[in-house]
Amino acid sequence: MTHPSAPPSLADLRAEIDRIDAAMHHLLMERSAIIDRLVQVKRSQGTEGGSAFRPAREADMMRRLVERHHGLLPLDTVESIWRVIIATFTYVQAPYAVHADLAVGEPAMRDSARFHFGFTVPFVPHMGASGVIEAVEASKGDLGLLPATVGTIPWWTALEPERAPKIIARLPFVERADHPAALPVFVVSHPIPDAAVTEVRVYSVRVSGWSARAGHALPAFAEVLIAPDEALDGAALLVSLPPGHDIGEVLTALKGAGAGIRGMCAVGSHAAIHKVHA
Ligand SMILES: O=C(O)C(=O)C[C@]1(C(=O)O)C=C[C@@H](O)C=C1
Repeated sequence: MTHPSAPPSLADLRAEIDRIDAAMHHLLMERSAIIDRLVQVKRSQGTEGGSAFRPAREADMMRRLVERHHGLLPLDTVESIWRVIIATFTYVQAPYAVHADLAVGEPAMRDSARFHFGFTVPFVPHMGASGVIEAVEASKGDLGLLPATVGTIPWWTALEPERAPKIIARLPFVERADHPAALPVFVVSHPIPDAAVTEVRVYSVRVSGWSARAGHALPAFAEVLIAPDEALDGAALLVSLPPGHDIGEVLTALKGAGAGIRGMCAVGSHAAIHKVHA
């Protein structure tokens, strides 16, 4: 007979693990059934079609996941599991592919795509942003991943035409030191008006008379990617504005520093970046 306070046997603990694994699996199957019903509701409301990716909802889910997590299991693992769950349930609602610009460096971009969208969603590599943007534009509901890092090609000017894809999200949803898929990436797709998050608004701004002075005049609240424009002294800017700020503030600062504004166009928006401090 086992003593009541005797430590549990390995077999007992493994039986507990089997019980939990089966419960988690059943919960995932239950989630599938809910997704089935969600698709029917979306269909009846006429809100399905194109991409099933809902960036506002996903940003909110990822933030809450990170906030409630504690314990031994690394946050990286929990986040990656949920990314695969959500991205795959997006895929089963409406198949899509993820097109990625590998020019920024293949390993980092591939890691980002796989971390955020898993392995069921097809991954389509491109060498350069224009191929990504064209593929997304030609698709019904594909997503494109473009680097939110400084480069020499102002890919965002291709998002200016009204019918061109727009920025709908920025990854990772939750930033922290040593994130396993840390490359900052913009997600582009056909605009999804019913589900867009407008916390951070993103603008393409073309400037003439670009100078170091103009660069220094950029307000600190704006996050700006700068690339040379075709014109000799020109620059193409991708300006991300946090809530509570207006693009007019940036244009005024640039003009005050002697730069000319040749064009300005909204090219999308995304959820505010949620930062976690370890
Ligand atoms: O909430 C929705 O609209 C869903 O489609 C469900 C779901 C999910 O699996 O939780 C999937 C895709 C969306 O991007 C957001 C969330």
